[in-house]
Amino acid sequence: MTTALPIFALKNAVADYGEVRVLGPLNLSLAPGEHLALVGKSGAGKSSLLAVMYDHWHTQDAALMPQDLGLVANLSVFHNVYMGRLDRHPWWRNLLTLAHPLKGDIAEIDALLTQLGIPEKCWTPCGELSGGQRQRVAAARVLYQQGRILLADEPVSALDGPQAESVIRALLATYSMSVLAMHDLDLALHFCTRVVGIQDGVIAVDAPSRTLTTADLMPLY
Ligand SMILES: Nc1ncnc2c1ncn2[C@@H]1O[C@H](COP(=O)(O)OP(=O)(O)OP(=O)(O)O)[C@@H](O)[C@H]1O
Repeated sequence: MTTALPIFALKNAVADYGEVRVLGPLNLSLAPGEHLALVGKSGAGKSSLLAVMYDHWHTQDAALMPQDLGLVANLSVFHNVYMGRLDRHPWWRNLLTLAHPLKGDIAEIDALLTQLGIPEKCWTPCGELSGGQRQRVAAARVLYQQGRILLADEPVSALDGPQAESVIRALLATYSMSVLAMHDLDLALHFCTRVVGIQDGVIAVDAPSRTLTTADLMPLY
């Protein structure tokens, strides 16, 4: 009898920039309900791994919150969040929304912005927001998107402690599976079910969070 591979699995995955290999080959799979923290020092390969995951899984409804956030500076917060569902609507509805947003969409997006503490910014162009506000807009966009798995690169790096916790809580309440690249080890251990430590492009640690302490992860840095 053969066992089917999990849907969200990488086998012998690599990332190369030109002739230089920065990641892998590595194998990794996620079980339903898993929230995986990717940790490791700057340059270890976390973003490269998330890019490989998105490359493999975007057709399976993976939602990406990239490190550079990918917001359009001269569009409003509303329209940036709306982009989370652009591909679910016909072109004419998206065009209409650019000039005349629909009441139902406004209500739904307003509720998300309220949850994230920036409801008053709904019609502000993203280029006029602070770094932490922009990060919350990118979080609102993936919350609105409601994909099957969340891939997020440093999703709370610009937020203070309580804000960071509330954004992570919102993300994990919406997504039943996630991979979050994180610099804050306490947050990673507290909120994620599993920690994968990347060192020089390969997996150096892979264990349930409840079995680890921050001291166990220090050798990665
Ligand atoms: N566009 C690129 N061209 C060439 N090399 C790159 C490129 N992007 C990343 N790299 C290299 O790939 C390696 C892994 O980078 P990556 O961004 O995946 O690390 P990271 O763990 O996400 O770092 P950070 O925590 O600083 O975001 C690094 O050595 C980096 O210099």
